[in-house]
Amino acid sequence: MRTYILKYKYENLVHIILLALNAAIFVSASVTLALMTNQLVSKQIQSFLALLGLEVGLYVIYLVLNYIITVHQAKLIQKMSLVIRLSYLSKITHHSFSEFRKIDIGEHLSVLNNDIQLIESNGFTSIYILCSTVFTTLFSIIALLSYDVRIVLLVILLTLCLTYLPKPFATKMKKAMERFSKANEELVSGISDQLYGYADVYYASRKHIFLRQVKSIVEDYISQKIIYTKRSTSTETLMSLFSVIAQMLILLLTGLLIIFGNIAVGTIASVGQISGNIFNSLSTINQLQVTIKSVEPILRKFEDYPTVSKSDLPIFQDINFKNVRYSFGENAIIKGFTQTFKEGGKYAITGCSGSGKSTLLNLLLGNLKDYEGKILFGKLESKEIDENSIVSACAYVGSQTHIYNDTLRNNLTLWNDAITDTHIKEALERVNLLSFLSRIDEQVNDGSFSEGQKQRIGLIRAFLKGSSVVIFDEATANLDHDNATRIEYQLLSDPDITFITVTHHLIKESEPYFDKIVRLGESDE
Ligand SMILES: Nc1ncnc2c1ncn2[C@@H]1O[C@H](COP(=O)(O)OP(=O)(O)OP(=O)(O)O)[C@@H](O)[C@H]1O
Repeated sequence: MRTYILKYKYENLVHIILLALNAAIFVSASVTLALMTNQLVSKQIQSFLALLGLEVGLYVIYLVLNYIITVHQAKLIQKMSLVIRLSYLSKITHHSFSEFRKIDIGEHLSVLNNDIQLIESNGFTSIYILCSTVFTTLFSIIALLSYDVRIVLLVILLTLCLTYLPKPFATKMKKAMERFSKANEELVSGISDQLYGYADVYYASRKHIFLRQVKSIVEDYISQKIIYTKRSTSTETLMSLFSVIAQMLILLLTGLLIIFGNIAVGTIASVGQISGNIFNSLSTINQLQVTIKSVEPILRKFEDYPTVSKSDLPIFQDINFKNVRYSFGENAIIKGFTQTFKEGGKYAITGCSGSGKSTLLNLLLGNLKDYEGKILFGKLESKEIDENSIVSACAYVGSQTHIYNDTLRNNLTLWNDAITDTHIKEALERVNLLSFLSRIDEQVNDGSFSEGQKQRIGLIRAFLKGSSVVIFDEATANLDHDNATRIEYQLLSDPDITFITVTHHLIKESEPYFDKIVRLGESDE
């Protein structure tokens, strides 16, 4: 939290000064009340009215300042939240793609939305409320000092009691907060899971399952939310009870001091309000400390961890798989695979479902590093190479293409302004989608295209990258035979292109053009 506050230190300093000013005005209004009561007791009507006017003025300034503080605070918190969101996103982009894929999209969404909201409310907002209450307490103690030192001594004694009372609740609150944050994640990832699968249950005529599953996910979340609310409210209630008892003790002492003639009778009104301020503040301060601490485990998700620096792939060279083995846990998928993928070579990888074709591509793209054997890019071992540099050298197309809610142009270029209309036209021609040229600045979304068109958009993205290494993972599976053959033929007939394609269905006409057809589940076992 400190890091983000210090990033905007000047804005935060101004904010804290505004909070101090507002607390001072609030306490001054309470002191004016005591003076007014004294004037009333001694029947000084003019002075009473003048003080009444002052009191109104103080409250007006207090309200205006309150408005300024609220707006300033909202702006400041949003700036800091943006920094936190960006640090999470840059953590994603700095680490490997396989790290990104370990976490469900719903969980990422929950971190970027729910966790940020918790940090905003329980973290930043609580810190500002904490500052405001500390100032209110400080000014209130100064005001009480002007009445009688004994009242202040009693306040300090009670303060110490109130400070140490809530410690045992802190750990419980922290745990409840951790569970609540987890429940938030499970809610978002569970609901997105069900929404993504809605089409499947719909066509299976099992729509009722969708409702049942979502209901059960929400119910789990509700039960955690209730536990969290119970725990935080019970802490608050207990602290308020201690605060009321402490306030009554102060009033008792003030009453006795008035009876024995040590202080003026009007003081009782002010002391009531000021000691109320102090104890409410104190119970708030303790509660806030607990709340702010409970944000720590959430903030840890945004901390980056050091990456081991790896070499960059200077140029794409022959790739040598030497006796490579890869297992997911106990499940051995690639069992002693040996193959050289030569620069400019054309390779097809086939095999039955689950035989490890995509796993092999992930090994080749550097997404999986915990293999046995050797994967050499020229003389460099894959484990030593930064996977980003492998990906930079290749154009990869998978079976799924995401369409952004944006223009068709941005969907093709992925916001690369250096790509000219001529490049786009050439790429469209390659995949037989020249008709898209007239729609280039149209707003599109996932529903705007057929599956085959989406896949061709994926291919265009790869072609626009202009890489000499093209890797397909079922990249033409949704295309008709003619279009698939035409696209493959362009790649197979270009001697400068290294082409590696994973497919279930080899196109008969293309087979003679491949240097090697690797059949997994046969050759590697
Ligand atoms: N992240 C993972 N964790 C555990 N097992 C995995 C993981 N990814 C893949 N597998 C397993 O590895 C095996 C090979 O998967 P892979 O996706 O490489 O097969 P494939 O040949 O591409 O299959 P398909 O043709 O169906 O796409 C499968 O049994 C799969 O269940």
